[in-house]
Amino acid sequence: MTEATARSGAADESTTEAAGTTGIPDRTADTGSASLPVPRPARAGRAETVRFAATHTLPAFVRGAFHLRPRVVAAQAALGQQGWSAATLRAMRARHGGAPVEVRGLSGPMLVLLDQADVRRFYELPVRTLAMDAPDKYKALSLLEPTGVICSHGDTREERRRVNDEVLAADRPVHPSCEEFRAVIAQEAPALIQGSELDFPLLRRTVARIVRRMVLGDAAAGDEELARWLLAIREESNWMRMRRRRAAAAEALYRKAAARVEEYAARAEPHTLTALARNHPAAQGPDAAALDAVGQAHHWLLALDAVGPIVARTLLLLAAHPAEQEALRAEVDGGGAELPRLRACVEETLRLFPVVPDLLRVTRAETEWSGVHYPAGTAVLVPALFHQRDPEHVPAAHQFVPARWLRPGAAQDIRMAPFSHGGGRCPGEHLGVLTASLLTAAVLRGHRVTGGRPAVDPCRPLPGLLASAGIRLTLAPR
Ligand code: HEM
Repeated sequence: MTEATARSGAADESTTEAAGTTGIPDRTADTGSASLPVPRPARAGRAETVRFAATHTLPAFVRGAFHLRPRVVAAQAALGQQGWSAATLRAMRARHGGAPVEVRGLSGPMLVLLDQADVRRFYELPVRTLAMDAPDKYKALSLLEPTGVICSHGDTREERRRVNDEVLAADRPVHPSCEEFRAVIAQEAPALIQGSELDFPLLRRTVARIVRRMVLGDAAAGDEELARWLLAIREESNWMRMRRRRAAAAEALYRKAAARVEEYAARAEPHTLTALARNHPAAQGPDAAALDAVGQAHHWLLALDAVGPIVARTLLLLAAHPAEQEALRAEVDGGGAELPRLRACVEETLRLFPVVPDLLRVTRAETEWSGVHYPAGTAVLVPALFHQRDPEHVPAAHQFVPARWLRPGAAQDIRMAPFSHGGGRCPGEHLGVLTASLLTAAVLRGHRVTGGRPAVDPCRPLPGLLASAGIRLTLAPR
């Protein structure tokens, strides 16, 4: 029994996804039909397993899942690590005819989905069957947000997801607190455009202030101590509880940080995310303590911090594509919040350089993939970055083409999944894109981005990784 199934008791449930199936079929057994061969699982051989580990799993682990290690990212970017990973996945797809391939993951066997039909099914299966809290993910995330929706299952998960959906206004492109958030961005953004250069450390600090104000309120804007605590927890989460003593220390630090977040939430301005969570009806009910509506803020702080790298990469790509930058002019000067063209640029940046390059789940019931049945507790991986940069399915896969996001239905196109799809789709998608777009617009309103480092050649395929920590942009007044 895996850790995740042990926690949920899923392996004890006799539920199966396929009606009438009561157990795992013997794949070698005679089905009684000589003409119908029983599909066999595609298993990676020893050499393939080593190659997958060396080019995909280990580099991702060393990079850090929840707190990217800047030097490792820079080294992997220089070495072209994403190219190795893509080559491995392409070879696996060719060798196994597109079937899902069973490989050895960090915690045991894992099914890697390489065919679009299987990827579609991954998104279509309900989260109760294909759960978010896969063991490897849970080990890391449970340090950062033990009561977060992504770490939860069953009815508790559904309640927490409802709170997230409503507080983050998951179904609305413009968040109800947009006016207040815009005011925060307008107050903080001038720090970015003082000189003719904008480097990433300044952008990261500015975004951190904006995020604390949006989530916890103005009183938290300068709370560097809380920032240090959260950073230490994130760094430890990368070790996935392998260092037991340090994990215990991170748990203690989480309790301190959670108490600080509660203090801010109690006096936060009504438009902030923690005030909205605190005033949510579910936070007043009998199960309020177990639900921990305010505790969801730990994920919100983590996720919104990604706005810094997203803005840095978007501006760098716009510097390399001056015509795209120019085409944003009217929209940016107009001062509205919809910003459809700029949002498309942000989404395209996320397709090329996703914040979540791998989507990992665990099955809570028997499932069937390409005719083969797998037991509950199977880890399933969609290498999302590989798929959304796959030239076999995505035109101009390695080019910056924001217009693809303006086509009707683009947000539901499963070839591209920076926010995932289906029941596990990101509830903060609109808020994240809105925040990144508003901040990018604030930089572009009085300036042009004329260049930047690292150099990006618009005529060549874009690199697989773009280390944000080293990004430096050149600004010119207009
Ligand atoms: C802007 C960049 C963002 C990207 C690219 C992004 C991407 C994603 C992805 C791919 C997932 C699914 C993860 C998985 O299957 O393991 C996810 C989940 C989630 N995201 Fe985001 N996200 C972003 C911003 C945000 C923001 C701003 C918030 C909240 C303030 C947020 C809150 C969440 C939550 C709560 C989940 C868990 C959903 C669940 O368990 O059902 N995200 N995000």
